[in-house]
Amino acid sequence: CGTNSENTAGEVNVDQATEAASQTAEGSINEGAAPAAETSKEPVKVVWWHSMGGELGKAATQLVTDFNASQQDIVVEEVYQGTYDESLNKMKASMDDKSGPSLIQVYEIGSRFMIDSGAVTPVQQFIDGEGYSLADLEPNIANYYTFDGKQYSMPFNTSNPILYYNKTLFKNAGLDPEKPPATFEEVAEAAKKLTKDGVTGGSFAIYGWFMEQLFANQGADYVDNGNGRTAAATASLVNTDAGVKTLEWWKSLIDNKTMLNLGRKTDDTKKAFIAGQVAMTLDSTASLRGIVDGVGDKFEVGTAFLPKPAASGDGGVVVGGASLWILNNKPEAEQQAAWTFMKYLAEPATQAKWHINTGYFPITTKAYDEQIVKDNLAKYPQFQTAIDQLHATKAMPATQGAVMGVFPEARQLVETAIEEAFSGQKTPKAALDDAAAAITEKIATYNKTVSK
Ligand SMILES: O=P(O)(O)OC[C@H](O)CO
Repeated sequence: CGTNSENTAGEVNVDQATEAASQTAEGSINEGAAPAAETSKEPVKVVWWHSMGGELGKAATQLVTDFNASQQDIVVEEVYQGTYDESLNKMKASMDDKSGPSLIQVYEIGSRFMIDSGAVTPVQQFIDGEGYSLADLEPNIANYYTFDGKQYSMPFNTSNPILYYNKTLFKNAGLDPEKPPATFEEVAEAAKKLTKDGVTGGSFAIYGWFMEQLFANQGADYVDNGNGRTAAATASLVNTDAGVKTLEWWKSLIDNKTMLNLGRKTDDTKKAFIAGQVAMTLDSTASLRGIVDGVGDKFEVGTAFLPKPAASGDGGVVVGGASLWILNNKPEAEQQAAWTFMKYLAEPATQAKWHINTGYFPITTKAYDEQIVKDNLAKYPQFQTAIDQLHATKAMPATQGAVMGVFPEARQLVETAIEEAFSGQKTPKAALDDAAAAITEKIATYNKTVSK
């Protein structure tokens, strides 16, 4: 499999892929693994493909630099491969030869595809091989990344979406800045009051991830078969009540002009929020550091849990972000070195640093004992929201997160449905019915390929 992506070839940046391939320095690894290993002091090279750009990229580079300086046996070379989508597509294109990396960061929704690809060495092998303890892993994170009772990848950057709001604009609108809206209804009311003097109540990017999370927050599954956790999913549930309710609410805010439609990119909604053009936005906790720094002292940034309909049941958020995967077409010594680097990234001190410089919450509970985390939380209480939201989440299939091999494609189909509803081309229900049918068809094709 791995041929199910429609845009694989088109999005591959051949230069970067080739450059990355030349960086794998396979020759030197083979030499290192050969019997002459004792006489050769050549470090093992690990090529890491990631999708951390901008401020996140700088924070990732710092971790690599620190790791390389901490020992002499391994040299990690990081290659920024564009967005999660772009990087995964490049990896798919590299699967037939050895031009891919040793280690790749893949967003959470790519997990099932990675497992089914047969291209990875499950990290469970390394975990079992040396009795590595996962006892301190955040339970929700362990839950998300456990498939068929096994761990295939190592979580690295974990996030959830939160509501960002401008406390100053809340005050100006006569709203209590310490009482952010918690429900869809309250968001609508606040947006109405906030829309004045050139400011619009809010703007949420047309991002499938938000729809996925708004389902979980209502305790609703996104696909059948226990969200694809008890057996392979066979049908999309995006057109069920939770989806229709969400899209009707979102569209009503666009229609009454208390919410701006700025398209699919969170970069654009983030900019509008930082500029004070919109008073509320949804974004990943990974944007927290950038937003807080970008706003500076222009206004006070508030953060709150993701909203849900007043009448919905228990739920919570799904662990977002990405994990790290070891490719199995590289020499053993290189895979082992990749594992060593992964363990370094998972250490409490590394996760603490990563957390305060980004907003991703630590994968290990031990990181909260680090002084820099305590100091950061005292200085920027906003960092607490995502942590609280994670811990307030009820464990259930909806919040464990949906699983399907075609999730990246499904996400895009949902984004198209949202656009169709906003433009009035289709009603929210009709747009979601069509998306569900298209996703279900893709799932069927995928399942046939995988079971072959
Ligand atoms: O932007 P991130 O890294 O928080 O990831 C968000 C989503 O989980 C990606 O699928």
